Amino acid sequence: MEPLDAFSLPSELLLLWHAHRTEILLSASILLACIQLAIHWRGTRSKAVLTPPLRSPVDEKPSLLARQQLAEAEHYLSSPTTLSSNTKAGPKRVTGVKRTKSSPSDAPTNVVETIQPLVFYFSLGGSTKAYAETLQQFLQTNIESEAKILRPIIHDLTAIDYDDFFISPPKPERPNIAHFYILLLPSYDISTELENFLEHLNETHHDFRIDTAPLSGLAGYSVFGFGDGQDWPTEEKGYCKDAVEVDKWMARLTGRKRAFPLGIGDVRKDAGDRLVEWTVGVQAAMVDIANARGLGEGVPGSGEAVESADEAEIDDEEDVDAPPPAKKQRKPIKRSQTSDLEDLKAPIPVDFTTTTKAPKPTAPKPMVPVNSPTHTSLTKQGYTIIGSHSGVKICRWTKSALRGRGSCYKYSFYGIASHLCMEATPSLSCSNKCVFCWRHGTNPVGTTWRWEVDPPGLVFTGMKEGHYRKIKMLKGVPGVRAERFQQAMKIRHCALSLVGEPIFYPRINELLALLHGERISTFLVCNAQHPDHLAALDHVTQLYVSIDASNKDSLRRIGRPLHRDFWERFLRCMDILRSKRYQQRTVFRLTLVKGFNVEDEAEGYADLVARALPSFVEVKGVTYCGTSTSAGAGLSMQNVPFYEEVSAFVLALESALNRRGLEYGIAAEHAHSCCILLADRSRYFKPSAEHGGEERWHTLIDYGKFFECLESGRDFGPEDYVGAPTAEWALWGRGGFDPRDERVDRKGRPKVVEEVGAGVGGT
Ligand SMILES: Cc1cc2nc3c(=O)[nH]c(=O)nc-3n(C[C@H](O)[C@H](O)[C@H](O)COP(=O)(O)O)c2cc1C
Ligand code: SF4
Repeated sequence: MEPLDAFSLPSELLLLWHAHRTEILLSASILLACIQLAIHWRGTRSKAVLTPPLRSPVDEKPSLLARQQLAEAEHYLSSPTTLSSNTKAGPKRVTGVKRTKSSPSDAPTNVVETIQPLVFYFSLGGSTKAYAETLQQFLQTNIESEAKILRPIIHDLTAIDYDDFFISPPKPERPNIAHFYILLLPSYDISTELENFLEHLNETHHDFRIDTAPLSGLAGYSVFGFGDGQDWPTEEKGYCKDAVEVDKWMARLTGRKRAFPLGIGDVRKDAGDRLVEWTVGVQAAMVDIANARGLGEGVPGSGEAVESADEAEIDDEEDVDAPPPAKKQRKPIKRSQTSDLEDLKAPIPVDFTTTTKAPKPTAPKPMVPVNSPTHTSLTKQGYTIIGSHSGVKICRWTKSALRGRGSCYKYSFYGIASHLCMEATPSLSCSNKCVFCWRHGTNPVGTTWRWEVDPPGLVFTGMKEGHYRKIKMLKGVPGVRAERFQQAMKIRHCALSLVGEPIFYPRINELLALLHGERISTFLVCNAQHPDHLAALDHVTQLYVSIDASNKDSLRRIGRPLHRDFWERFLRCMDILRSKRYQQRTVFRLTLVKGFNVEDEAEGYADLVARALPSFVEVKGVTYCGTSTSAGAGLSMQNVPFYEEVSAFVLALESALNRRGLEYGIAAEHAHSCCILLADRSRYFKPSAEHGGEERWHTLIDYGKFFECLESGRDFGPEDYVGAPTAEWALWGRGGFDPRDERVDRKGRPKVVEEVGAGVGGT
């Protein structure tokens, strides 16, 4: 080829390109797309080779080994720490689940279809072995009809290898079988095999190779302890100590799967009865799990434990090794800058009664509509809202009593055991906006009832259901005793207080009749703003009137009443109380707020007592609830009086009353709640047969007699149901804490020093 020709070819090609470039480009893109498709298709085919086609023999007939693997996989699938295929060789690692406090509902929920109960016991003298065998028999006969619960298998702890049961749960024979551990243990203060068992649990928990909750695959567990209450009279002194310890370790190892509270029984007294009660509870818990009802609401793995602040305290005790929970940070409370309380300007009460235009009549609406912010806020605070205007909430003392840590002051004064008490209100609305109110400024206020009225039956049933539901939520809480838990399932008392104004409810008398019909005593607290309602009120076991101040100005400042004629209403209530003093057992409730209603007011209060002549005067230091509402009202910790200050006030009030010729005396105290009781000596200081005719305070109530009087239909008064003499430990100067209960601080540690200071509530 000549050089010209050589150069002329590109120019021809260029011409060709200009003439056909569209076709060339199109063909090139089609070719490229074909190549890519071919590559993709080859890739898909090579993957498909690895997956057996649908309905392959592998799918239809899994080998036994495969089924076991499936069972294991299902067992672990719900765990966030699944076994990885490329696990490096190394120390044995047992996987489990660590549940965080903040999200119990995130916990894995294995689909349990069948329960295999395993009964473990330890016995040196043979008695626990005998109990365990009886329990096994009992369960076997009672669960025959329960196809989902297998025959219980019994194990002597000295005859098993702990590694087989207490590092991870034993392998189930079939998928969807979960084991339930029942542990029966005596206690010994000498060296026994039990020590080794405890040591094993301890080591398992602390072994870095083992996850923190290796027994979380269990369906649940429960422990029963036998002890000798004569030689080891209290838990502090070692009563049933080993069972208490094992219960705590099991809670950690299972990720808090306590299905029923720890039961304890005294071998010298009641071990048999306690064991039977406990077994019935454990059996019910197993049936619940087998029927997919989980461990019960509030127990990890089954539901949400939405409760008040001290749930966190409860958790702290057990989860010592848990990572810090994602606790909600409390917003710092803006404290009042006012240094001199005298400078505090009283908030001007909003008086809805001064409106000039008559409001247009409208159809009544729900007081707390379901989707309203008030409903949401109250629910968040732990209230169960019933219907459209009532509420129920578990009081912290109820929880405390369930855990053997003491009841509220009403136990010391009147014999109300807090775990038998329901705190409720049929009206969340109130006509005051007291500065110390713990309702956080969230519930409705009003001077007249302008809402729908729910029938009393609905209110009563809702209260009970809400209360029992919350009690059940506590069954897995550390320290709750099986015996008290079972007792708590029958409400004996109702504190109609909580928030709001119970007598505001137009059908309050019908509700009282329902409560009394089930022999539930009633302690009703009203705020002395509804004289007509008060006058029309039927019998209650004890009728309280909150006396928030001794004079008009002070009441305006502290009670912030909505009624324009609040003082007149208040005084009318005093007169009604006086006229009812032989029908109702009446109580003045004074809440002392330093800087608001204490200083120089003893004389004024004495005048009010002289006017109403109540049976009792309860004086209580305010409990600071730390809300922005209270802070906004000028309340801070500085307004909480010390116990010495409350005592000094009570002494001053007693003298002021005596100077007026009124025979009131200081009867009892509950220092823990910063609460002191004055009583009418002429009616409640009487000879006592138990004390050889000596005169004693009689502040307790005979509840049985109250109901007898009520049911007899005849007229009766407070003297007809006065109970036994006040306990020695509750008398003035003795502190008022039942020595049979354990005193603990907020972290659950035993309290040694008698603390005297700010109170801790109680209605
Ligand atoms: C040497 C000895 C030490 C004991 N220590 C305690 C103890 O510290 N706390 C307790 O509550 N009971 C204690 N007990 C009581 C036993 O726990 C109780 O008798 C139990 O029923 C024994 O069970 P067993 O017969 O199955 O071994 C002790 C008994 C003995 C004989
Ligand atoms: S504080 Fe009130 S609600 Fe709580 S247990 Fe005592 S009486 Fe009942």
